[in-house]
Amino acid sequence: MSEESEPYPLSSQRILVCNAGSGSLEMMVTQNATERDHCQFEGTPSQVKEYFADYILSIQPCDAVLFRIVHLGEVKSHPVEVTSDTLATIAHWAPLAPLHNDIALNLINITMQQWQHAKHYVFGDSVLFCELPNKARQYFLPTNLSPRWPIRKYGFHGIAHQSQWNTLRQQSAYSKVITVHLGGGGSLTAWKDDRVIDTTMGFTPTEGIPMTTRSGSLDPNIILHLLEKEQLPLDTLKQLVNGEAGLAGVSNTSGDYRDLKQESTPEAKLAIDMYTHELAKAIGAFVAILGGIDAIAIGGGLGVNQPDLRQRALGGLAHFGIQLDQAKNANTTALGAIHDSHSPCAVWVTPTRECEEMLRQFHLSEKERQ
Ligand SMILES: Nc1ncnc2c1ncn2[C@@H]1O[C@H](COP(=O)(O)OP(=O)(O)O)[C@@H](O)[C@H]1O
Ligand SMILES: CC(=O)OP(=O)(O)O
Ligand SMILES: [Mg+2]
Repeated sequence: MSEESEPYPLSSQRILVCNAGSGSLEMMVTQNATERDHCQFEGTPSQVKEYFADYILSIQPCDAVLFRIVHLGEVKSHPVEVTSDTLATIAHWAPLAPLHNDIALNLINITMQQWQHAKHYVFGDSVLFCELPNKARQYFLPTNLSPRWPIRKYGFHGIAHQSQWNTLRQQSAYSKVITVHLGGGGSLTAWKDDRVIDTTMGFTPTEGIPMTTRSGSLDPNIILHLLEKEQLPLDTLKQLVNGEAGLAGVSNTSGDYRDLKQESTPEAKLAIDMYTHELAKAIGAFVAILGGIDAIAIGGGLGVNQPDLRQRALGGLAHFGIQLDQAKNANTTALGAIHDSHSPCAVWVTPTRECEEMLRQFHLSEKERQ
């Protein structure tokens, strides 16, 4: 390939791409437009840190490191080169992404110390949503309540939703689309053509549908009540809504769908019932604002690997023109269409590729800079 036609001008750089999610750590190493390694690890924050530190000692040093950061506040474009200001921004927003920002900061510090020559860049999970229409991004609250952390819907999982949308778009040019990302965190995004018009996560990644350990949307007075009448301390409440609620809170055992399916307790069954109920409700709400639906793209560790969850959530939505093919759905755990051939709405499983999406955007930005 000649230099002019080379799509990734700096592809001779060795690049580490890193996505620290709440349930898993994903890493990819590339060089010369070739993937050299790709791995995923599930564990507690301290296990993740240890795994990461060992991992970077086990590979050749990289020239550039790309990190996904869940809360970067109002940052409107990426990649952002890491400077002391960038590190301060990540720390500033950390209280609003308690399962993410601090872990990412720890990992960045490790590579900055280990590979002092490497350039570091971050990608914001909210950048995709920075142009949400005002009617979707404001809360019904007076403005200016918290000037240093403006209260509005930031939206998260932007890199994941973009990657699923890109994959879907390679299949066909659908106009009214919902991307559904279900992993440790979960969210839905409504798209009209290539523009996002709403998303379920909000000021923090705890709003929206319930998740493995996050509550999703709650009546705000529940928290005030627990503070006032039950005198629960602030830290307990933070841990409750982020780490002990969702599937874990209802089942009383585990937030992991794989475990819940093995359990026969009424609580585990109820947790699954409630989860799929909320998922169906969120899809219905987005069909309403889109004025119909052409395609749904489902991704994330849970969305891709659990046909049974997809059947439960989408199986009752035929009146919206969403008709699954039960056999196709049951046999799909990779990219593939799972709708019935007569279904007005297409349904695709679109595995999320956050590392590839960051790399794609990084190369595009490098090309633009040249
Ligand atoms: N086979 C599976 N069945 C159900 N849930 C799964 C499966 N594989 C992964 N998950 C869920 O998805 C998470 C990992 O998926 P991912 O999309 O990488 O999520 P995250 O980035 O939120 O950690 C796991 O922590 C687990 O909660
Ligand atoms: C934003 C968010 O919840 O991310 P993850 O699902 O990777 O934890
Ligand atoms: Mg993730």
